Amino acid sequence: MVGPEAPLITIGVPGSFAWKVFHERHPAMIEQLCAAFPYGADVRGRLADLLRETTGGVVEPLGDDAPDHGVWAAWAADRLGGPWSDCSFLWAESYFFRRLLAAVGYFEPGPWRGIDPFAPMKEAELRSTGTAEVLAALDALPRLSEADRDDTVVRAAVWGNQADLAFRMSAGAEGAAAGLVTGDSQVFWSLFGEPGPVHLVADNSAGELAADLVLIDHLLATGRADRVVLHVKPTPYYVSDATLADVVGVLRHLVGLGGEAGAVGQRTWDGLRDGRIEVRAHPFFCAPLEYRAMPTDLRAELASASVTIMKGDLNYRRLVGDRYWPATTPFADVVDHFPSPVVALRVLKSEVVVGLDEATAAALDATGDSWRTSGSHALVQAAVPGGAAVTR
Ligand SMILES: O=P(O)(O)OC[C@@]1(O)O[C@H](CO)[C@@H](O)[C@@H]1O
Repeated sequence: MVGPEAPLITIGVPGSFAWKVFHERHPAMIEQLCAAFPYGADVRGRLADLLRETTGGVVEPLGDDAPDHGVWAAWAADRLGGPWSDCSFLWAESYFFRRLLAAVGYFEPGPWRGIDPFAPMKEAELRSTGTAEVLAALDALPRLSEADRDDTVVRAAVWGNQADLAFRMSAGAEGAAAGLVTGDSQVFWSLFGEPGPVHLVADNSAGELAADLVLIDHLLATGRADRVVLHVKPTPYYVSDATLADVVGVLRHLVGLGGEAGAVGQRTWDGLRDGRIEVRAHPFFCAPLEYRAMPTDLRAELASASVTIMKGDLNYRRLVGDRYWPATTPFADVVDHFPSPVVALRVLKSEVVVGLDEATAAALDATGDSWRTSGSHALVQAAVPGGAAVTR
């Protein structure tokens, strides 16, 4: 267990990364939404109000008729009526996305009910030339040695996390891949022993989800997993996060491509039909809370995993705590609450990071680059809670 908790990251510090997400990224995102859909003046007005509220106002409640009014009333109890600028980054961003769904009528009876506001962006990403090239390159996979295949599928799943559409809305955010700040595919595979149920907590749709499905296919094909549970978001979230509708869309796309991508798509489709792969969408995956606070039913489910794979930046923030940890804080210490062996595959896109050695952290800081937030660096970190971190 770590000593005194590090301070929470909040959105109220002008010029900070979290502040810029609210003051620069969100306005760009809303402009993009209003260009992607012919929303009427009512929806456009509600989106503009949301921007005003979240950048300079106080936290307003969800409407009384919202289906999740009760759960959010509890999650927001301490914050309603208080300034947004006092809120933690994790809480504020999650509530922002929930309120955005309210603004576009996602839950209301009416024409926009159930329409994913981010679907056009996810669709464009899935059909982009970048994704097409990555999927075509899969044809080389069956010809690789077993060791190279092990390495390739993990690297693809890590770097697939660069394909995050919310992230691309920050000017100049997309960094070139520089390298792993800690861990590698051996760290990943060190957690796997006898075949067991593996849980993968997904992040973004499109290219990242395709890479995750390749990893799942490989876990089943090599006997590292006898069953896989894929956790997705119950509703649209953080622009490109995968929902069940996205899983089906990506599978149809893969199958239509043929080649190795098509074969992976078909095997995954069959795995879903025969129960070797299951998809779940627990409401907690859209909660504004750290995994430390997960409800009993989800905790029990993840406790049954032989390994849980946590994808992406937001899952990392929720796993380790979205705090200004010293970068050398041991990973195993901050994930001691987690109910199963856990491995994080993440491109760094926010300020939080743990588990680095002193020399690496110092060398990265000395570059003067925004290595924590630019998306140019990634990590693989594994731990068996209650035991020592698996490191090299
Ligand atoms: O979880 P993901 O898709 O890897 O990243 C989510 C993200 O885009 O959202 C946050 C800011 O909006 C950052 O933590 C991060 O850059």
